[in-house]
Amino acid sequence: MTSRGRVFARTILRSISQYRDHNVPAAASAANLIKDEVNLARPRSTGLLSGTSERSVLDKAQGGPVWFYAAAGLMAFSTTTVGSASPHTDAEEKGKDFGKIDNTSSRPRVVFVLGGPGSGKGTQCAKIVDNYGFIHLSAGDLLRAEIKSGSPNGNMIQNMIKDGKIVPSEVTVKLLLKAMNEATTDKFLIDGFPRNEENRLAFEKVTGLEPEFILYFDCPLTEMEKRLLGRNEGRVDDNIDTIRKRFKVFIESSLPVIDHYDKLGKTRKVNATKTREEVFKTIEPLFKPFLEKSSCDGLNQTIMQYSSGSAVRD
Ligand SMILES: Nc1ncnc2c1ncn2[C@@H]1O[C@H](COP(=O)(O)OP(=O)(O)O)[C@@H](O)[C@H]1O
Ligand SMILES: Nc1ccn([C@H]2C[C@H](O)[C@@H](COP(=O)(O)OP(=O)(O)O)O2)c(=O)n1
Repeated sequence: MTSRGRVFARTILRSISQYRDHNVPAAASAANLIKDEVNLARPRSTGLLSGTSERSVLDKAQGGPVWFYAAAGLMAFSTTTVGSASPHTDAEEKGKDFGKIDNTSSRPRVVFVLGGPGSGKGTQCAKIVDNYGFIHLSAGDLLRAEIKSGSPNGNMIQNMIKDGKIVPSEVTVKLLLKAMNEATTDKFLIDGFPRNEENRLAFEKVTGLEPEFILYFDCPLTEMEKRLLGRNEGRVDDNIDTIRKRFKVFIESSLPVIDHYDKLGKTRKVNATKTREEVFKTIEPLFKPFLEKSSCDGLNQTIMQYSSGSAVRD
């Protein structure tokens, strides 16, 4: 680690301890992760900042010293006060550039797929993958796989899912980064994430990546409830008690994220009550431009069409 790195790390730790004193749990766990990294200052086999797979997606996205960016990102989990230490332009500023997508770069391109539980996210993601060469990363699937793998976090994740709660970002972001680095394409559909502001900030700050757009499946609660009760995949959370809790969490924590991206002009809202085929036909034009590897024009034209409301019904 360079001396500039050490100085910055000390600043981070100081800031985080101040927040920890104010009892902010995310800052405390971020502090632990960063402390490990700074104290040991050598490669380790576990931890958010340590594996080579985590490093490579960060390197691609940022081209800079990984620990520096990642530490700045984790620090920003709970505060905007210390955010000024981050070398990144913030999301609001970057949002102004939306529409000038560089379709030729090897930088990972990300679409977030959001919507209430049972709105049809997974169903449509499978169709997009089949037709448009995206990799589908479902945050829920990754968490369920983590439980099955016998991970030490397994019990905590299982209990949170059963209770309809959102798992802490450091767990989910780490799983997403690992999956992104193992992928053979740079086009990612990230489904069910970010589910709250903490998820959003963690991903944004740790990867430096901004989504191309947000696909939002708009569906009434009654329809989602009916679909979840009929899903029949043996999930511990598809029972009426947990469903109601998930709806509450969706309204309180996920809708503000959708609203955030809406303000940046990035939310593409889709009427999810139609048939599976109709929904797919509606969203397809958003993905066709990704097939045109070197043409930004197609993508930008479609995005503008959606922004003006001519392609998606409100
Ligand atoms: N447009 C649709 N109309 C009716 N049922 C649907 C539709 N899309 C998905 N489903 C069904 O609803 C359930 C929930 O869909 P899923 O894709 O798993 O939702 P999510 O990933 O948003 O939780 C599944 O059983 C799926 O087959
Ligand atoms: N970003 C995420 C995504 C899912 N989870 C947890 C909490 C969610 O209720 C469950 C299930 O999520 P999943 O996206 O698979 O399913 P639904 O959209 O709720 O049908 O996983 C999480 O904690 N954080």
